[in-house]
Amino acid sequence: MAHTESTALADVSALRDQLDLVDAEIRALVERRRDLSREVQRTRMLTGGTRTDFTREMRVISPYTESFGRQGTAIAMALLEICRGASASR
Ligand SMILES: C=C(O[C@@H]1C=C(C(=O)O)C=C[C@H]1O)C(=O)O
Repeated sequence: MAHTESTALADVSALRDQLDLVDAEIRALVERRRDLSREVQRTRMLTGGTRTDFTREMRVISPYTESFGRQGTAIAMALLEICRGASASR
């Protein structure tokens, strides 16, 4: 059955509501990831290590690249940057 224009607009609105919920979930997950990541970084630095571990970062990036290609790499790199502590110079 063909959608009327108003039904189609209502569908778009309902789908956008779901997208907004998914985006809120993603932001909450990013915050959770950042908290966990900073805990690892803090613990490593307390024991004399560096904040960053590039071997581990490559392992984090790889599945994003496999799932989403070049944009996946960009997502993973943005996540890593968000999750780094404020003074991430080492
Ligand atoms: C959280 C860690 O520390 C840093 C942050 C990472 C991350 O956010 O995934 C990965 C590697 C490290 O640069 C870790 O080593 O696991």
